[in-house]
Amino acid sequence: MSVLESIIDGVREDLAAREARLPFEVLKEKAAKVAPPRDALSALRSTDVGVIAEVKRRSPSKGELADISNPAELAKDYEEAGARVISVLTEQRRFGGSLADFDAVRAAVDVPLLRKDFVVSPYQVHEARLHGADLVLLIVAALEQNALVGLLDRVESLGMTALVEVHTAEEADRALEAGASVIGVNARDLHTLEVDREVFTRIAPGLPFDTVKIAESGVRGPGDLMAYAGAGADAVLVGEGLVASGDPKAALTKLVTAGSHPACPRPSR
Ligand SMILES: O=C(O)c1ccccc1NCC(=O)[C@H](O)[C@H](O)COP(=O)(O)O
Repeated sequence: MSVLESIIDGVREDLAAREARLPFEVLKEKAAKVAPPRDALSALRSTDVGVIAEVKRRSPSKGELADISNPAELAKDYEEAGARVISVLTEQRRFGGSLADFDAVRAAVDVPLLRKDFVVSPYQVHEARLHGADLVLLIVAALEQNALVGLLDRVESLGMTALVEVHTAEEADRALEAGASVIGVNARDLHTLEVDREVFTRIAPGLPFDTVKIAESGVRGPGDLMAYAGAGADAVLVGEGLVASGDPKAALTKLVTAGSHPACPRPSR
């Protein structure tokens, strides 16, 4: 069983427990009363190369990354440093995240928030909305095509933006067929956990010019952001490089400064 498959097994078990506590129909009614989502697409489509800053406590590949005692404070630092979007991992077993982390961050900042989880069910989409998410991650490798199409439609029907994650050219084709307008190319292979930043360089040129292209994983400093920008990234998604830096605000400031520097290649559209 691959790492991704074992993560999803755990996600399904935890999901069943939440569904037993709060039935889907009740959840949907509650979520419908939440203030509408922010315009994440506009936030990501900018002349500068933006940064999606992640609240990430630990990971299957690296174990414990940072002791984040106050996710709201971290998120405020991210917002002040110029994060375009903040990503909050809500998967508990392998990443130490939670919806409580998401709620704390939502209460603290006004930038669009991405629910970063392993979404396999419509329940999780409405749940994301209930907690104030503006974007939801959909991982192509985790979903059959019918499920991908259904979840993407559902995310958009609730006014949110789907960040559709791919790692291969075939997955990129599936994302486009499903109607994705924001595609994240993850340098990390979720089956082997190997990180190869060249994956973005190979896949991004094949994406339509008006697709918002996000380079995910493996950004450790401004040099990596510039390299991804040169390969066509509109934004980069960064977790470890911020939370494990010792000074996430300063590390993010350096990335944001690089993304708006005149020498930084700009998204072409
Ligand atoms: O980070 C992992 O080890 C991981 C393992 C299995 C599935 C997903 C995983 N990470 C999720 C992500 O995609 C990253 O959190 C995100 O792209 C940021 O990556 P990084 O900047 O390298 O922390």
